[in-house]
Amino acid sequence: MKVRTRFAPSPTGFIHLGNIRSALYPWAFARSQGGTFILRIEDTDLERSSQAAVDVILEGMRWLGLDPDEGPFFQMQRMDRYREVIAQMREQGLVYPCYMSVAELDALRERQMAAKEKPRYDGTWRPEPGKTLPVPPEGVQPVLRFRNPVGGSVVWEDKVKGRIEISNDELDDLVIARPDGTPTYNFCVVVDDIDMRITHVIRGDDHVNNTPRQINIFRALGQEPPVYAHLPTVLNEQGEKMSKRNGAKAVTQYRDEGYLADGVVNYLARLGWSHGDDEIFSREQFLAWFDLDHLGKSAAQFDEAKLRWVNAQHMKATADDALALLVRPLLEKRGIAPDERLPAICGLFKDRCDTTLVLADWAQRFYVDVEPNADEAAKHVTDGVRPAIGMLAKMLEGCPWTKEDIAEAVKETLRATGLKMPQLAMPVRVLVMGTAQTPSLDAVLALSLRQKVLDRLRRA
Ligand SMILES: Nc1ncnc2c1ncn2[C@@H]1O[C@H](COP(=O)(O)OP(=O)(O)OP(=O)(O)O)[C@@H](O)[C@H]1O
Repeated sequence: MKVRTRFAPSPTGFIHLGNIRSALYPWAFARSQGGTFILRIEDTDLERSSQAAVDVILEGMRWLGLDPDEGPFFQMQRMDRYREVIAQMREQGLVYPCYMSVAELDALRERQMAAKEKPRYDGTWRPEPGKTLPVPPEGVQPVLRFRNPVGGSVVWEDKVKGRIEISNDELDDLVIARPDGTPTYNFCVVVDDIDMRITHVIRGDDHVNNTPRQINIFRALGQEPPVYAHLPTVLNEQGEKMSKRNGAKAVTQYRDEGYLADGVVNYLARLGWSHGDDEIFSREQFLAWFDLDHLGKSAAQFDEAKLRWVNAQHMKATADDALALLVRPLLEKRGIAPDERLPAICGLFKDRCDTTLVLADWAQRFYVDVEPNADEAAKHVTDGVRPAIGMLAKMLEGCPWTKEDIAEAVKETLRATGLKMPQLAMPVRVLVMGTAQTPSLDAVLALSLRQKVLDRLRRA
């Protein structure tokens, strides 16, 4: 059986890391099994859904490289299909019209609560052999209810939560179509999962309560339900469920803050799944290792500091050219036109940067005149070292502009003045780069323009 998975977001705003992790796992499972990953937009909540929100979902998924093989399919475009299945279920007696008004339902609920019973529909309009139904009221459009099985229970082997058993007595006869004929959520999901031949439903555990209802509809339609994996909630840093409603950031904001797609994928992969003690892995390794047997069982808390650390490891592992491609537009946005030095600059500084924004800050120092940090200048650029700085400037005037030749000129200056390396290297870094906290002097100077270096040294 070929694996088919889906991500089924509702386009009601942006998507956050909790949502996108529910896309990452079905995507990874499909990829790792040579299967198919499907995107389905659940846009039946017309008041809250928007095209802008669909675009944001697509943009976030594209950035992280979670491309669907099929879709996006839109539920609003499948209404005819849902109506067709409803008609078929009516014919087969799997659903029945219910004329109970909202006021009657409310009164029923109050009576049940007063009697300390669990509020549920009482089956007034459910046809049974030998039962006389009430007379339908004039001019009232009924809802359609699903004939939930009576007695017994629904059982499934959840890939995360293990065996779950829910008694049918706990389940109401679910409304599957409203008075105007529009289908309801759980019903549409089942029709979609059947039509899209979904084999594994991997989604957040906020859906666990829907699952027994959906399984009963599957069976009524003569289909075996898929395998379910209900992922534990992603909590925010305050320990609440991450949600649009409590300040979660949009996925694309992490891109704008300089995170790498591979870093975010790695971080999210580990937030709810493990492969031994491996913390840092590539996308290829993740896909080779991913399975549903090592999903975490408890809620995972988002930790931005950890995300930064994971991202830093990916910065180190990313090729200089690839980093330069990401840093270039950041510099251009700041009015800087980077040249062919940029990949080497990225290579020299990537070890000390956890985001591309931080890397761009370093690269910027090679393209604009930076003021030396006042404290560092006062500490390192002393009268005692000025003659040596002058001598180095003189030597650098005619020296070939390579790291080796520059290193030789620095050594020569140290020999002639009797200074130690840091005594000369620190002030020169402060003067040229604005700070002493840089990689080795010869490497930094070789990537700086000679004229800029000479100007800065002479100014001292
Ligand atoms: N905090 C979370 N942790 C894990 N999964 C989540 C979280 N929030 C949403 N999901 C999952 O994201 C997927 C898409 O859901 P959907 O688009 O309906 O988002 P949502 O639940 O409306 O999000 P929000 O609560 O922020 O509005 C579903 O599989 C859902 O279970």
